Amino acid sequence: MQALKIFLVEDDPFFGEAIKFHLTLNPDYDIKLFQTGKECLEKLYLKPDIICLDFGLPDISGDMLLKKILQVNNTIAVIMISGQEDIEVAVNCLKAGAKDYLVKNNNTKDLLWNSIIKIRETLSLQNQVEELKEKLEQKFSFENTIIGQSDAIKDVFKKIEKAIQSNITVSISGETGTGKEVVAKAIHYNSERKNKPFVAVNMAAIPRDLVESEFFGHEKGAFTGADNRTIGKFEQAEGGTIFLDEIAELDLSLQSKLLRVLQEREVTRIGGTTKIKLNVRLIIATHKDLRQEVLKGNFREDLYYRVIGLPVELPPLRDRGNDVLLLTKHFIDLFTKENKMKAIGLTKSAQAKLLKYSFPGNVRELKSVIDLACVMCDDQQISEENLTFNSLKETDFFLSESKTLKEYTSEIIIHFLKQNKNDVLKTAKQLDIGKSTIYNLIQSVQLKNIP
Ligand SMILES: Nc1ncnc2c1ncn2[C@@H]1O[C@H](COP(=O)(O)OP(=O)(O)OP(=O)(O)O)[C@@H](O)[C@H]1O
Repeated sequence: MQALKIFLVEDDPFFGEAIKFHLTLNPDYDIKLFQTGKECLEKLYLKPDIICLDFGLPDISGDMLLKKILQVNNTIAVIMISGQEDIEVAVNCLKAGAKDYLVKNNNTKDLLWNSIIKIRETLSLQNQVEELKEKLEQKFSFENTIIGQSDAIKDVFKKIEKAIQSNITVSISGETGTGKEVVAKAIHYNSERKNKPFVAVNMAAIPRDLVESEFFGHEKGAFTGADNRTIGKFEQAEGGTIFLDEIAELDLSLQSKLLRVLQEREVTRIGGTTKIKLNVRLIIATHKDLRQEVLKGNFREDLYYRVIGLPVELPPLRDRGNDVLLLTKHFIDLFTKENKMKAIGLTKSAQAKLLKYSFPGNVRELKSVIDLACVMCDDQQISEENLTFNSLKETDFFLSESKTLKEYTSEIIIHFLKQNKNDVLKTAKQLDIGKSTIYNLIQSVQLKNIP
């Protein structure tokens, strides 16, 4: 941990030395003592974290020095120490930006000790928040999130670039697991709103009766069980972005309420009367074709035009060609880094297997396949055998290989033959084929295998 830089500005040498001696008991404090305001101002380039300032200095008044310090650097925490017990002076100093106001007496050194500890905790929390914000921005920077070079994904990049430059509503469509939420976050964290909240609401995950209150909040007593006032997601997202995922799942009565909020840009909490102005960017997502939903009468046409904004269609992974391998490398790097493992490679046959598979669960499925492969592989190499596809649509994978119908038929027969421990009669009955078909197949396979 870096030493905390503290300036003590105190014209009474005896009092100044006593305080300095007391604070030096903490070896983490780097303390400099000055007797005038001028010396303190001249040394501000040393960037102190905290300045403990005597109010009654000979060359400049405490409140003026406080003002000058904060003009130079308003992140410095200033603690005023004064002989005056005048409340008005104290209040004015705190209003002007001092972090604390202590009266000089026998307890001053202990009060100062505690005040510095509190300020240090706050500074450390502020640093952590800044670091986390930076990490979040890096996490959702383009290079780190939307990985790919295929034409299909390049088109998405172009649209995201446009979305970032304005506040336009964005509607993201794509199959499950294609990264709709990842794209929504990338837009938010690269836009001017990045320091404000990103609030995601998944329509499919909220019970129908609760959606309205989730969206708009409620006042205490608005309905049975509303024991406290609750702020809705729209208010939570003030200044930032609200991401409405699976918007097609919203029922028609709520669609009209949502439309009103979007048109008027204000919400009223359930049970309340005050209209609350909103400054929130809207991003929506759906895996359904919203136009079709309008035609079927499941989605209001007027809401459709309100939310469609800039449409971004995310391609399924199977249409992204070699992006599968780029994403694989990215997920391997991520997994090995997170688990402090050595670098892991990918054999040629494993690459071929990945390129052949259709990934019905898209990027989400690829990530889970690769995470497992990183755990299962030997000798820092992921081989074909380490790639397990657990997709519910296994036929997709089976059919993605280019084989003749005869070859597919043979594979199916051999599969069931093995399952039935080579019992030809049982297999013939199960597949509803003649036993001679199976014998012919066995013979041809045996002939093929004779060198
Ligand atoms: N471009 C990407 N880079 C890294 N990870 C990604 C990317 N796209 C998707 N993922 C991974 O896939 C998972 C699913 O992504 P996301 O939740 O954004 O998909 P979705 O399209 O919103 O899915 P659903 O429709 O099921 O909500 C994420 O948790 C993330 O691990």
